[in-house]
Amino acid sequence: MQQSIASKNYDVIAIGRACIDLNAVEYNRPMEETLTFSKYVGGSPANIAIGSAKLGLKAGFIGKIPDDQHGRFIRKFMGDAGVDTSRMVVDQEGHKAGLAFTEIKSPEECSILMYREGAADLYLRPEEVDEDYIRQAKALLVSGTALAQSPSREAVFQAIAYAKRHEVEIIFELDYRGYTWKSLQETSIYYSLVAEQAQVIIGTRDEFDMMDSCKGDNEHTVRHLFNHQARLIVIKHGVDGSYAYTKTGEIYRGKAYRSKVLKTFGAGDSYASAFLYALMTGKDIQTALQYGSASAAIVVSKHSSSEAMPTVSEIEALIAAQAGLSG
Ligand SMILES: Nc1ncnc2c1ncn2[C@@H]1O[C@H](COP(=O)(O)OP(=O)(O)O)[C@@H](O)[C@H]1O
Ligand SMILES: O=C(O)C[C@@H](O)[C@H](O)C(=O)COP(=O)(O)O
Repeated sequence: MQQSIASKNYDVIAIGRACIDLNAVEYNRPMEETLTFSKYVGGSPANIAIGSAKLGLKAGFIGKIPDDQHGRFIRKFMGDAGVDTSRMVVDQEGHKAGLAFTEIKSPEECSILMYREGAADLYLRPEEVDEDYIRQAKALLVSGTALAQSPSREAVFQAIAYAKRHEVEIIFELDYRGYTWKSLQETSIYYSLVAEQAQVIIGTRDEFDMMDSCKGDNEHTVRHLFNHQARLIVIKHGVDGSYAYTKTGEIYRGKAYRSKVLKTFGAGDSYASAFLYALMTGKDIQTALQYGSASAAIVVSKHSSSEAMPTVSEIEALIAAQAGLSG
């Protein structure tokens, strides 16, 4: 991000869920007809931490994992990917890993069936968030889903308070998943509370609509949020690309890259990690949009979200190969 503070041990620390994705092995059919699924680490903030680490950022994670085989699988995969897992708390109350079964009906028609009842990540408590850890980060990445229930909600607000105290930038990835929320009004209240404190906000147009009275209008959305702490807002429009808005009035457009699409999910998380990587390594916003879009184009062509996160050279090769198309 803008400040490059030598004393910081982490570029980004993400807070939220680290779960399990079960991706349909027989795809191009409804889930009713899918009998086998491949297991991957999942959960939007975990995916973003993994993607960032794979690109070379120093990434850490705050979350709660179950005390079972899935929890150990998650910790090992993330650690092997280069994410610091020292502040992943092991649940002692019998909570389980969140599961996301993915359905790939066609490259355009995908859905996710989530099992979030009693998910360990939602039981992270404020006192389990380490102030000294957050102090060591340049940025804290908050996932919107972690706001859906207490005590995870309070844990996130505690993390935000620490970030503000130590001048750690707050990046809010809206990451809306309807499964965990009670009502749209509840979502709107908590999304607005965090968006008003964040310096960088990333989400799809639909996700911004969750807290916006003037739905579908990017200019209206950013005008409102720039009255608060935001300095950079990214609004994604799927295959139609994305826009970045700065508080100082610049608008940038990132076009999607061509891809042999296998499934649509994974796009947002890969986009966020490469966009943040580019910003944190001093690239300009237009280039950061290209990195995010290219990273997403690579991941939508592969079977997983986390395991498929690209390297810098894969991203740069795609940008070079399609030069002139995106930007
Ligand atoms: N079918 C696709 N082909 C190539 N790139 C895509 C495709 N879908 C999405 N992307 C890229 O991923 C970015 C994020 O996708 P989007 O669907 O808006 O986010 P999310 O996955 O969070 O819903 C888009 O801005 C675009 O660059
Ligand atoms: O976020 C989840 O819990 C599910 C993800 O792990 C899954 O890979 C996915 O849906 C990612 O999609 P994205 O948010 O579009 O990147």
